[in-house]
Amino acid sequence: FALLKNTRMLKAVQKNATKGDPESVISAIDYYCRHKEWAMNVGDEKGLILDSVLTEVNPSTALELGTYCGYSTVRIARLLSPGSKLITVEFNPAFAAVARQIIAYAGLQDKVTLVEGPSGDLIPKMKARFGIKSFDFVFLDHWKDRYVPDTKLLEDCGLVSEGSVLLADNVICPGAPEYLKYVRNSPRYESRYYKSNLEYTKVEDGLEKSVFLG
Ligand SMILES: CCc1ncnc2c1ncn2[C@@H]1O[C@H](/C=C/CNC(=O)c2cc(-c3ccc(F)cc3)cc(O)c2O)[C@@H](O)[C@H]1O
Ligand SMILES: [Mg+2]
Repeated sequence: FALLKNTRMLKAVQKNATKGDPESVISAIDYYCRHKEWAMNVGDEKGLILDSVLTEVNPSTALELGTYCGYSTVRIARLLSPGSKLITVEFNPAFAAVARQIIAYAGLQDKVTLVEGPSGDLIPKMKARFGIKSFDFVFLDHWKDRYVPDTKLLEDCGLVSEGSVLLADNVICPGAPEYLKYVRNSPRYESRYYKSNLEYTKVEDGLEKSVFLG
């Protein structure tokens, strides 16, 4: 049962990682998911691409859609410059509870705001509730059929501006074909596919990086 798996993952972090050390939290989760129980984290291979795009963008405000257990939340928050903020959205309270503990174990709770609820409801409230002008970086890793509606919502709410970078996980497996069509055919995005593998497997998957042109 998925929740129990996340609880076992949290236990593996508490047992094998060093409190306050994000790298050890990332390694502990990757080890657990590679050798014990597969889980849908972006993983170590695609994680290196996530790291490199983050380092290039160096966002002061970042958004993650689909926290799950907080693995990519930790990967993103550990690379943020002082004073930068990551808002992560998760609608399953049980997953959110585990993610909060993993983020805190990594010592990154001051950089991360985890908001519980469906992204479609929360995105329109971002400006008012968090004083966000626009997001420099958005990581899409929630239900794949929500990538297009939420991207359109971010545009309509003025939460992306010229130069904002969207990075979408799983554009090949499980796949987000409508999203690829949307960003690749739109004159408002400059898109590029980063070929990789599905987390902890040899199956092809990849990330799509799309720069909003305004
Ligand atoms: C309503 C909007 C909305 N608002 C807020 N939170 C939302 C939300 N929609 C979803 N969530 C939360 O996000 C997470 C879901 C993420 C969904 N991710 C995959 O399905 C996926 C699958 C594979 C794979 C599975 C099986 C295979 F065989 C191969 C590949 C690999 C991957 O990397 C994957 O990301 C959960 O925490 C949801 O509670
Ligand atoms: Mg994913």
